[in-house]
Amino acid sequence: MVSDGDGLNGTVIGSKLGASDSGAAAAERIRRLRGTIDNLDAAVIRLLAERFKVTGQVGELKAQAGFAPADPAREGEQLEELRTQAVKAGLDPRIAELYHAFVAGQAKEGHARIARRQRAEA
Ligand SMILES: C=C(O[C@@H]1C=C(C(=O)O)C=C[C@H]1O)C(=O)O
Repeated sequence: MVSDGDGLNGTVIGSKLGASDSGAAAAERIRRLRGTIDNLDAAVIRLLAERFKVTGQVGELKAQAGFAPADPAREGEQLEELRTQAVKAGLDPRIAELYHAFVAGQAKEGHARIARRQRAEA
């Protein structure tokens, strides 16, 4: 049996515990895999923070120079490269497309905010 403090009670997995040895073994493997998922998510968040710091620097420079936030040619090149990388890594390229749409979209919103701030401070 699993104690109240294991975080699994009340979950689909928790409801299976004690039903059989194989259920308990599966629950333990899932608990470990979830630890790995949490570590990977933490790494992704740290990488995203780094990426948005760099795109913020690009945004400052674009605003100072009067360049538009969006660069569709660059985005096209990135998308092609990310799709290729995804396929090589065994990832559905649609995930790469969704990822790019999210990060580039957020970066461009950030650029527009930076440009407004720079104009207001001028
Ligand atoms: C960061 C830039 O600005 C925008 C955001 C991009 C991104 O998040 O990678 C790519 C192209 C631009 O539309 C850039 O031009 O490099």
